[in-house]
Amino acid sequence: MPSITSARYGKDNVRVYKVDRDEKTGVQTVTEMTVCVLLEGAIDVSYTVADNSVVVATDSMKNTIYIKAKENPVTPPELFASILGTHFIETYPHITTANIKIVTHRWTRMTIDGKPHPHSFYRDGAETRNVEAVVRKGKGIEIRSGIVGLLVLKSTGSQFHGFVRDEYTTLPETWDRILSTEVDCGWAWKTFSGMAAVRAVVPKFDKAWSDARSITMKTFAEEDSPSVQNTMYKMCGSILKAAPEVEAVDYALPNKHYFEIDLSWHKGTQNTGKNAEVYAPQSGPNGLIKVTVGRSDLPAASKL
Ligand SMILES: O=c1[nH]c(=O)c2[nH]c(=O)[nH]c2[nH]1
Repeated sequence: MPSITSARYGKDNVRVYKVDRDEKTGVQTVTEMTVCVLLEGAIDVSYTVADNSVVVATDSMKNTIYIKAKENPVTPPELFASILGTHFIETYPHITTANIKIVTHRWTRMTIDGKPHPHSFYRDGAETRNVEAVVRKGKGIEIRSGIVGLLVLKSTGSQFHGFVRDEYTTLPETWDRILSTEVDCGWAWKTFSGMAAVRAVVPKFDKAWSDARSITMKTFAEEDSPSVQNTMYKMCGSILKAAPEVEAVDYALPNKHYFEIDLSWHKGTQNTGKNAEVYAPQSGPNGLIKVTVGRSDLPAASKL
């Protein structure tokens, strides 16, 4: 007999926009997000014997997202994800786990004639602020926050040498190269015992996001990078230092290569080494470097 080893279902790509209107000042603030809800629990019979009595319709999940967004703050996203997940496990006795993902898109306030505009915004990049919350009955709330899609480039201040050289190696060593990547960075919070514990640290969520973002950019810009590996490790250490409630930090960084072009075939044009000015950006293949860094001061059990 085939048996289910894991099952979850729900609604993905629920797009939600919420406006906050400050009646006194006339300043409006907007949030746009894409939400995914996936539920787990005693739902196997819906798959195995077509018993839909255990199925909360995914359409109802979508409606719930809208209603909860109306009734509660949607920022910080860590709070809203926890509220949403807690609702599902508390409302349906047979649902044991709610997996919530919120992708918040950028709407940056316009500056017009040097002043912040009260109700006009622009999309200043594809970067998103992502939150994944796993709310388990009796087991608290796990939250991982992150930054995805932040595209960065430095035109110097990056090296790569001393790597393995053998019969497969063609890459020359370099003491000065272009470095570009699309940042995917996450930080996992210590497990929260419940909603009260999440509410108690609310201001820390925005601070951690803003610290992680500035640490990523400052380290990237200022360090003379010996490798993607070493640079991302330094970023992780600085984020762990800035956010004591964070247990582990992870990065996944593609190495977006820019190749020198030898133009000597054209009238002896010098365009390599210190004369390189025109490069060919590569779309692939690309390096992909990943790491997760935890705290060495944690007791072994909490590292599992
Ligand atoms: O920073 C780098 N790390 C690598 O592992 C690697 N491999 C490579 O070809 N270029 C680079 N750059």
